Amino acid sequence: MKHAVFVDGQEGTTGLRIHEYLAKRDDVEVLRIDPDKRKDAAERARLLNAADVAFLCLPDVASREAAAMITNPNTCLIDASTAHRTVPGWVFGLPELAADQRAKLRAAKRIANPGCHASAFILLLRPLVDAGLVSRELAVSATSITGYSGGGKSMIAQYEAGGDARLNSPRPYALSLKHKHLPEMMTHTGLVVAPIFMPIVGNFYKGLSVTVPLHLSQLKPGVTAEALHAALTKHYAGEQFVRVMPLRDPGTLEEGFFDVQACNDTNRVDLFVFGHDTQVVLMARLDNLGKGASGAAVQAMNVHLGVDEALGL
Ligand SMILES: NC(=O)C1=CN([C@@H]2O[C@H](COP(=O)(O)OP(=O)(O)OC[C@H]3O[C@@H](n4cnc5c(N)ncnc54)[C@H](OP(=O)(O)O)[C@@H]3O)[C@@H](O)[C@H]2O)C=CC1
Ligand SMILES: CC(=O)N[C@@H](CCC(=O)OP(=O)(O)O)C(=O)O
Repeated sequence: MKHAVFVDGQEGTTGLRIHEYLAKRDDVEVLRIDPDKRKDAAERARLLNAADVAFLCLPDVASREAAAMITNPNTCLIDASTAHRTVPGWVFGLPELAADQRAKLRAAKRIANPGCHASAFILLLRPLVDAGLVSRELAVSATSITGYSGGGKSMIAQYEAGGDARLNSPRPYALSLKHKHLPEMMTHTGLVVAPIFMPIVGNFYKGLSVTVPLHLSQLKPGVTAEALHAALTKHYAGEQFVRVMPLRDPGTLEEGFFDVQACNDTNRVDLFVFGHDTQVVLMARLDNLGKGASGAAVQAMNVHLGVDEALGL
């Protein structure tokens, strides 16, 4: 029997991309809302409750409303928004997070998927915290470079309208140092000090990389770039969507520049450790619409349904 799947927010950036993934599959029946009724609460509630899996590709407020509409105990919600990522009762939609995460996702009816910056940050730091190489008390900093599709329809329209020369150059933002991903970055790495996090949006459609610089003197005595790299390699052994690149990746060093877009159109994350005997930078890159959003949501659905995790991806 086919799985009934509904995407609330089907006309948005994340929702459209999920539909592209679902279109490749014959094990799902996609429930579609009449375009005129996209924001009709009764019709959304009907379809949400008719679904085995419902993706929420909505602003936070609308995601919370959608979650409150569920009366069918069998409906599994997979929320792409920020609304539920640190809320008790919701399982974090990152299968690679820890050894028991897939079992939790299989059993869950409420799945909150990570933010795009947070995915990259957490995948870099969580194994290092779990291995005891990075202390939970460490005060870390991170920057992220992201394409403008991360800002959804309104930012895409702004960039694609043209005419504003300021958009030609990279734009740092979230300079209040209160980016909305900070709570999930802390909760799901175990870090107890809020990282200093500054993202930068650039004039390209998609692709994202997070950089975390570390002085080795801040880490436990004796921790080296080799040890950090080995811990990442060990944690992600066998993972099909996480690639730990060679230490001080020769390809990147030879090129001299880091390619932020090299995971575009994949559900992959590439992790890097650069540096020398006193300093390292950890880097993660992904497609913000792939593993950073829609690909990750479909992967979480696959894990939940117990089908091949790569189906449709
Ligand atoms: N873009 C990205 O890289 C990522 C996005 N996310 C998150 O996923 C969610 C969706 O983001 P994204 O697709 O980029 O956003 P978009 O702005 O592109 O799309 C959001 C969609 O939701 C619709 N919508 C708004 N309110 C309601 C409502 N009350 N009922 C039904 N539909 C509604 C909008 O309608 P209308 O078309 O009329 O505006 C729009 O189509 C957000 O929470 C975002 O933060 C998560 C990870 C990455
Ligand atoms: C370029 C841009 O604006 N990006 C968004 C993040 C996109 C994302 O991951 O969104 P959610 O956390 O809402 O799911 C931002 O930094 O707020």
